[in-house]
Amino acid sequence: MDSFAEHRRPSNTDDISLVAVREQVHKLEADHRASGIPLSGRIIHVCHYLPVVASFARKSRADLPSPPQTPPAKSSDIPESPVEASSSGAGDASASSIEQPVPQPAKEKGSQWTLGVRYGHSAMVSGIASLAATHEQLVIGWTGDITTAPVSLPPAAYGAPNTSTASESAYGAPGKVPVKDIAPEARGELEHMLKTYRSREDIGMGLEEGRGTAYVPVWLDDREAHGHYEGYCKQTLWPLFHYLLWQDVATEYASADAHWPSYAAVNAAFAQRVAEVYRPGDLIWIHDYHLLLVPSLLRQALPEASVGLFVHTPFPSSEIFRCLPRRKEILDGMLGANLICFQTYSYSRHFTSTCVRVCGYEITSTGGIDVQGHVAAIAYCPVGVDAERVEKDTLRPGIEPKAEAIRALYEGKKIIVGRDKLDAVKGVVQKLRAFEKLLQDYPQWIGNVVLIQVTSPALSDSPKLERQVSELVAHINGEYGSLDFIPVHHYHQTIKKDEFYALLSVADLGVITPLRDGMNTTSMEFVIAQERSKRSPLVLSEFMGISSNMADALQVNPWNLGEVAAAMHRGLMMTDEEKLNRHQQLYKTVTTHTSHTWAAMLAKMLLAQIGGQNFARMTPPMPKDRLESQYVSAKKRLFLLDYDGTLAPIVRVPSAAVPSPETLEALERLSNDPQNVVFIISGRDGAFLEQHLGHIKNLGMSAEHGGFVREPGHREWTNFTESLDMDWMGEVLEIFKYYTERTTGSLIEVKKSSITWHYRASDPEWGLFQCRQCQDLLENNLARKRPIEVLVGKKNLEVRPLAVNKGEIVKRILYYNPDAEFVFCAGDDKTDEDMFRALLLFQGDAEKAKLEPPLSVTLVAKEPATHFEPVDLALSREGIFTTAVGHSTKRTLAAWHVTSPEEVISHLLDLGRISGAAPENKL
Ligand SMILES: O=P(O)(O)OC[C@H]1O[C@H](O[C@H]2O[C@H](CO)[C@@H](O)[C@H](O)[C@H]2O)[C@H](O)[C@@H](O)[C@@H]1O
Repeated sequence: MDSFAEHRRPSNTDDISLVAVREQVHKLEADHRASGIPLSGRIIHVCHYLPVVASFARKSRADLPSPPQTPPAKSSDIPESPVEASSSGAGDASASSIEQPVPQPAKEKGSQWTLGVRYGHSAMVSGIASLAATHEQLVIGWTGDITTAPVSLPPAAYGAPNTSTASESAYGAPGKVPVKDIAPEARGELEHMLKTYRSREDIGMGLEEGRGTAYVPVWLDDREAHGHYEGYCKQTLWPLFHYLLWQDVATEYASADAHWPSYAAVNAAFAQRVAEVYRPGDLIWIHDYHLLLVPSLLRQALPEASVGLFVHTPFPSSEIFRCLPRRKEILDGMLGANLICFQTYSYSRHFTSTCVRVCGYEITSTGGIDVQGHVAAIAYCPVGVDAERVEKDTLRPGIEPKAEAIRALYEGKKIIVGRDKLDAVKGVVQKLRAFEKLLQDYPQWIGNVVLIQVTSPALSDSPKLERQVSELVAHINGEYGSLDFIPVHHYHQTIKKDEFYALLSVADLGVITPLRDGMNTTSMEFVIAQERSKRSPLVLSEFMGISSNMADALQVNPWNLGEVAAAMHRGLMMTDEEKLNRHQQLYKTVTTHTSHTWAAMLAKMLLAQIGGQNFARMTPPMPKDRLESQYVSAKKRLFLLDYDGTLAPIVRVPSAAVPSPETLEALERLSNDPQNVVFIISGRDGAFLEQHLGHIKNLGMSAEHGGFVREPGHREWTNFTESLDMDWMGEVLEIFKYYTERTTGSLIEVKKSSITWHYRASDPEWGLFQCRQCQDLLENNLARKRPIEVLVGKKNLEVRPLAVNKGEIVKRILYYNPDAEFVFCAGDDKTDEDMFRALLLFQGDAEKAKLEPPLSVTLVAKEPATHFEPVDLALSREGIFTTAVGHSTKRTLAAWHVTSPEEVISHLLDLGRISGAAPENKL
């Protein structure tokens, strides 16, 4: 397999042709069905915009909205006929510069609605549509502004503001119909039409009527919709993801949060819409940076849903991302997905390191991100173009005469072609300066080369940038031009599709040098357009997603003007043989890795991910009613509760993890009920537990993972480690000190018979690295000679005596309370699994279990071990509530899960209130 599409690790044997990937999808689905994983055969895609434009004609003229308050910025914002965006997969939704023929709008007789094509995001749209060949499909997206004009639009073309604020009036569109004015019946009518709408892709694929992709609109409040898109998406996330943060720092960045409520509200509306149409077994793919909160919202609403998130934009380095005020909300939103996929490996690496460095999350052994036991896998798979369609487009009869005309116009001169949106990240200014440098450094080109630069208006188009570009063009032409020679020809306008391909095919050199670009599809179109032409080379910026797949292009740093000029010179001077070799490689890449293979890969990767997850192992949420009814009917109940991460949330400094008033209230209530025996079973030392919980009279405590116990109602501790060899503690302390000196922020917690090294406050990557080194040293040297166990905890490394663990204490408590009929046992950590394991022994089919005297009973007993008899337990399976704190997908032996310590406390408080309210239950 080459480097184009990968899921975590490259494999040399994978075949990524469309046929092969589809077969792999088919096989995975068959395997999943055979192993009981539910699959509906449907794929739901969630995109910001529907690729369908709906225009609405009111029944009477009097109903028509008044003329627009704010006219569009310039005529090119609203082309006479629809345009096709082609600059990138999906990230930038603004208008492109290629004009398209107007398709026939679809209208049902008597309907108020007319449907047409919304152009733009052609790579994503064609990829998604291609999956209709193998799957039932739904696309969920915003309707966009609804207008009375029955035209097809580039996304956001009408909404393109000439202002940086997101107030509603700024987005007034011609004949815009406010969503609130569209009655439920009219909405229902549109929803019905969208179910059966046949896109040009469906028609192109020859799918029968009734098959293909159905569309589901998300109805958004107008103000929120624009606050979301032109506000938070375009003013906060887009610049951040494209490393433009510093441009706004002094002025607007203070308001980076201004549109957050709209972003959150729109994401919630999308998640709700998905939940409404979801069927168990659907695969859900969420697309792009507009919808980054949807995965976690869906995870809450549909815990078992299979959710993928594809990010079409770049993902910046953690040092940039950490500036975002809502960084944690955005990361947590994304991490609700089962699989997060980026365009390139480097974006995925930035994301992973952001999760680790900014949020302190852990990376799993498979490279996923673990959040409270839910693992989001990370992958990358670049989007491609619909090569077949582009190929067909390059053969349109209108192209050749136009190409001929351009050739004639610039006869005897080399032609450099550039086509970009006029957006600061596209690097047009830098490109012009580099062209000037070419003429300076290689004066032989003066009079012999022209740059034809087409720029189309972008949503973030600024008059300042437009002026800067015009001035620069005038300067170069003034400096290097003459009466019969103009070096730069700049067209800031929409051009016709035929003109676009004519331009690409006559080029002697393509120069595409954005400062950042998620992918960039123009470069792929250039390669295809050159197949039947000169096979001219491409100069590409190394800061585009596509560059990692285009090794045969001349790659440059667009900020290094000398380097770009030299690459232009090299491209213009290249021999035909080298051009052909390079072109052939690029052409193979572009035509093998298409939008269709990309989409099939997404289906495959999500299926592979959920296959590895094993649905059968998902832990169900705690059944509150059952818990409470078992509690009420039991004559005696046990509570076996871990502390950190279970009764108190994990915090940066161990000493700050103090119990909340609610926790104390719950423990007091429960332990005051004589029917209850309540134990805290913690890794903490006795001193900490006594300090914070010692005043609760009837509370039992076990410290240091079962090394010590203080029975309810008693003050003295029993030490189970008394007779054990403890000489190793000094040696471990020395090793921990060594690592503490080398790991800023780390600290040692010395307990009576165990010792913990914490690195939560250290640099996350360095801390983890040091932890692994230290663990290695302890396990391979000390632990072989000494009776110790090394435990990897939550950002800590613990060493304790081998004989001690929390499971032993659980057995001991059961042994002395054999009449207990109810057990609530909760924990969040690996050490708590010992408790669950101990209780699992009693969940067999046997009606009542027998318990042999545990080690912790015999170890400290005055009497000989033979004195102790096995006991009969009153417990039955129904009365045991082992509870993992974390996500349902967390690997655990517990039978149930809750998501947070707050949820544990809430259950305990509710049970405590039952105790208080039902004194008749007391013994
Ligand atoms: O068995 P537990 O009650 O869950 O205790 C396990 C360890 O918890 C403590 O460390 C952890 O919690 C700290 C406070 O939230 C956090 O700062 C640290 O990073 C965690 O590892 C405690 O300090 C250890 O002694 C316990 O063994």
